[in-house]
Amino acid sequence: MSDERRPANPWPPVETQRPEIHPKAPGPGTDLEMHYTECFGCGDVDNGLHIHSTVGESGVVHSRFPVTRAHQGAPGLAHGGLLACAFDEALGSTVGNLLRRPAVTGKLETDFLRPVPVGTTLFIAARVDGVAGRKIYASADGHLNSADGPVAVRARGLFIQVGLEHFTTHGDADALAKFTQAPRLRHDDWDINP
Ligand SMILES: CCCCCCCCCCCCCCCC(=O)SCCNC(=O)CCNC(=O)[C@H](O)C(C)(C)COP(=O)(O)OP(=O)(O)OC[C@H]1O[C@@H](n2cnc3c(N)ncnc32)[C@H](O)[C@@H]1OP(=O)(O)O
Repeated sequence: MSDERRPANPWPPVETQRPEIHPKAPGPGTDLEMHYTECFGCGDVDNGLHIHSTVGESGVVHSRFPVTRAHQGAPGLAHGGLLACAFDEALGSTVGNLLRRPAVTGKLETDFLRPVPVGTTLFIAARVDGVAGRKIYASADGHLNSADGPVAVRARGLFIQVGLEHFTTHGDADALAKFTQAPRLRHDDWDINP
């Protein structure tokens, strides 16, 4: 079904405030480091997604997902679940880096508009659309092979701001240290008051 024929639900679904870019957010042109080396989305993981992201203008973060044979569902085509994963990463990175608030995905929805063949690169442009207390709404378009290529996948996500104890309580005991391996992710620069 073409994008135009899909029912459009209001987005964000609740009244929101405009997102405020954190004063210490990386500026336009900054290549974002992997937030965690073992992250399936951006980390140095065998057969991971190896997504690289760059901050763009006007609150947009550009991510690139090179689709390989390791990411197939149907022969020669990207697996939809891994495409959703790529958007989770791109949206989460946009929220985390621009707002510098620790947040986790509460809800993620995807529209698959065109097949994504192995060998293509998905160019994902993501932005934060609005904030309502701890709820952060973000969306993204994924273009085939170039930033202005045809849109193959669209996604919308609700991210919920959490305290840092979310990661230490539910994750690895050394979670915080692992998160902050990259100097740019010093946690004393985050907005950690949900
Ligand atoms: C930091 C700076 C670093 C800088 C740079 C870092 C870069 C960083 C890059 C990261 C890139 C990785 C990107 C991958 C990101 C994951 O993959 S995160 C992993 C997947 N997600 C999870 O594991 C989350 C699991 N769920 C939970 O832990 C809990 O359900 C949650 C989400 C924390 C919420 O629980 P809670 O804190 O008790 O909050 P709760 O009251 O239930 O909900 C809060 C509000 O959200 C609403 N809500 C919650 N869930 C939903 C839902 N599904 N639908 C609708 N509304 C919902 C509630 O209705 C409530 O609304 P209000 O009543 O306030 O109006």
